[in-house]
Order: sequence, then structure tokens, then C-alpha cells
Amino acid sequence: MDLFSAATDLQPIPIGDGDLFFLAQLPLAQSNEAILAALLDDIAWREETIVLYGKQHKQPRLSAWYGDARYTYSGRMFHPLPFTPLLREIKAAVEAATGRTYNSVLLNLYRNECDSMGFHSDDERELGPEPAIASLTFGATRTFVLKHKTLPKTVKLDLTDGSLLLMAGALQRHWRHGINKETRPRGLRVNLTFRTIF
Ligand SMILES: O=C(O)CCC(=O)C(=O)O
Ligand SMILES: [Fe+2]
Repeated sequence: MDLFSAATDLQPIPIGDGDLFFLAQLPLAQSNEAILAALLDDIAWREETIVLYGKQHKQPRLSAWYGDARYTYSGRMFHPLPFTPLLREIKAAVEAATGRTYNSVLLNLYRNECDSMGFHSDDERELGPEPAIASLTFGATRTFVLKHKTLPKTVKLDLTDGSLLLMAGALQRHWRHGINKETRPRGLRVNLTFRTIF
């Protein structure tokens, strides 16, 4: 093994109770900056509202859903928009790197340090018992936090521009994950999670 060159394929992160893999830079046909700019332009970003204890809240981020399948998320039915050519191109690169196929993608736009995602498992029935979820990041680095459901274990990963994280196996069964708000200024970040919906 060449210890001095950066990995070009997914490397396992030994976490236990599930499978986690990381690649610092997914090989892509365009620069990260060009893809980020195109995603900001192309994607139909929406500010969704969620109802918590009968009260409406704006989600602390923008989101969009593209794919071939219908999907329920937080009890709501989402009708995905059809994949754009850019999303198909990115999906092909993610499929090549992960050796799996996907039929939908959830995109999240974190506008600044105040945007976040609460702790959750991507364990909806439609994703199957051991879902493979491939998470691709463009723009600002944010810390991805995993918390074990029954053990006092927390794992933190910096998801940097162009990086790919693959969650698979029993991970969603045993761990929750989320993105916390930050106190120091953060620029804009786009994250794409590719999934297969059955
Ligand atoms: O933004 C991230 O890195 C996490 C996204 C996520 O967990 C999800 O879309 O389910
Ligand atoms: Fe998630």
C-alpha cells in the first residue's frame, strides 16, 4: 500500500454495530465548486415546515427530493421530482465508488452555521432492513455526529468538500446521526444522500 497518496476508494471506518466507509474526494467530471454552483441553480430548493406538538416549525435548512420512487419521510408523502441530468451524472459517480445502485436522492442545503439536522436514523420501512445510504458533501465542512442508541458511544466525522460517506449494514439500527448548529460562522453546504426505495 502506498501510504503517501490519498485513497481513491472508500476506506472502512471501524465503528462497530454497522458499516461506515469514507472517501475524501469522490472522482467527478467537474470541480466541486462547479457542481456546487450548478446544484444551487438547478435544484428546486424548498423550506419545509414540520409540525411538532401541534406547532408549525420551519426546518432549519432547505431540502429537495429527486428520484424514481415515492417515499414517506417524517410521516409525510414526498413526491420526488425526476432526476436532472446533473443528478444522474453525480449518481453514476456515487454508484461507481460504492458498488451499489440508488433510485432517489434527498438534498439538504445548510445555509450557514444556524442550519442543522436533528438526530435520526434513516430506518423507514421503504429503505429495507439494512439500507445503504451514500452521503456526498459540497461546500463548507460540517461535523457529522453519530450517537449509539444503547451504548455511551459518540463518533464525529468532518464531512469536507467533495467527500463521500457510505452508511450500510446494521448502522441505522444501532446508531442515530445528525448535524449540529455551530457557534462559529460556516459557509453554505449542500449534502446529497442517495438511497434505494423499495
Ligand atoms: O447533511 C448530512 O450530512 C446528513 C444528512 C442526513 O442525515 C440525511 O439526509 O438523512
Ligand atoms: Fe440521515
